[in-house]
Amino acid sequence: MRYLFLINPHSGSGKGLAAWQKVHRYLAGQQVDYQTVVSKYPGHPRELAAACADCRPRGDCLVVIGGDGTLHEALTGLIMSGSRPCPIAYIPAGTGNDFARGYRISTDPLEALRQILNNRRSHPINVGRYRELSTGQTGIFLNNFGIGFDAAIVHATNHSRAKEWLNHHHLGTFAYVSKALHALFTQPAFTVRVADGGKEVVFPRGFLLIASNHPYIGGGICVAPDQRITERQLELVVVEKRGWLSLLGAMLAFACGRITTSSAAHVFRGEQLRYRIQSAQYGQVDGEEPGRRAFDLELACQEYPVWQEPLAK
Ligand SMILES: Nc1ncnc2c1ncn2[C@@H]1O[C@H](COP(=O)(O)OP(=O)(O)OP(=O)(O)O)[C@@H](O)[C@H]1O
Repeated sequence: MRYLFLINPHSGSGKGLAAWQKVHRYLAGQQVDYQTVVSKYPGHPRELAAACADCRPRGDCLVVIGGDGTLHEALTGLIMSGSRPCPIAYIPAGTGNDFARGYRISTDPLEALRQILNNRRSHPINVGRYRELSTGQTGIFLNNFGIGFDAAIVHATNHSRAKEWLNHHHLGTFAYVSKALHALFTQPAFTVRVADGGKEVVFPRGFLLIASNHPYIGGGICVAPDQRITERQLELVVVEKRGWLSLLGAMLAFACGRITTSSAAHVFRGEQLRYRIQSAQYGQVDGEEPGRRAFDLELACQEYPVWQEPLAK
């Protein structure tokens, strides 16, 4: 197997570079056939991965070093290129690292590397695919597609001038919690329409919508406890804002990883999901932002090969 390392040195406020330096030192003493490409600007991981998909010889594996956003972009490049699937592997170096939790990859770069080098077979995972029916735009998600409250937090955190500084001083959680409190009071309720069998279920006071491919969001919050990344299905949770007391209870349950037990939450599961929000809302796809707008979404599943042995449970 020949490995192509795709490195985002800026992910996790410099964790990407530190992880690569450790991996590079380790590889120097090993008989491993590898090459490297370095991401130089936002959007570059997608271009590099697409180029790799188009020209790779048989047996190559793309190893992404970065956060969930870098992995999302790289896999988008591989899948959207339409080439024969190139196995992917991952060394987590972001702040949230939710995919690593969902697939069970160590956050220690050398341990994650050993999970790759010791691997002997390809492991199929599920990838969420979305199609925006009003625009025809398509894309993928490995972790989740959120609309409303959580996407408003992602938006505020991504655009916070203090993000780099807080991450650097290990205060990223503080930034997240302060943005969450702000979004709790500013995010309005909105109408959500979910197709359920032959009928449409309407939630006039939707507040938070998360379609998940595995259990975790926001750096380890368990939002879909029954969801498995190896199973060909997705889970959608719709949380309503019925009143302040009910909402505070639901948000507390969300923070504790028990949102699916809240009476304000409604869960839909399936290989395909379809839902609409006609008013403009924030959205987030694996932490990346599609912009504030209305959504008319159709979600489906796709299998993709991972070249990395998951850690034992
Ligand atoms: N050289 C670069 N300089 C700045 N941004 C880059 C560079 N290369 C890639 N990016 C962009 O960085 C963005 C975020 O990366 P990523 O999500 O991996 O890290 P993070 O935001 O620090 O981690 P997390 O998502 O866990 O918070 C992606 O949109 C990616 O395109």
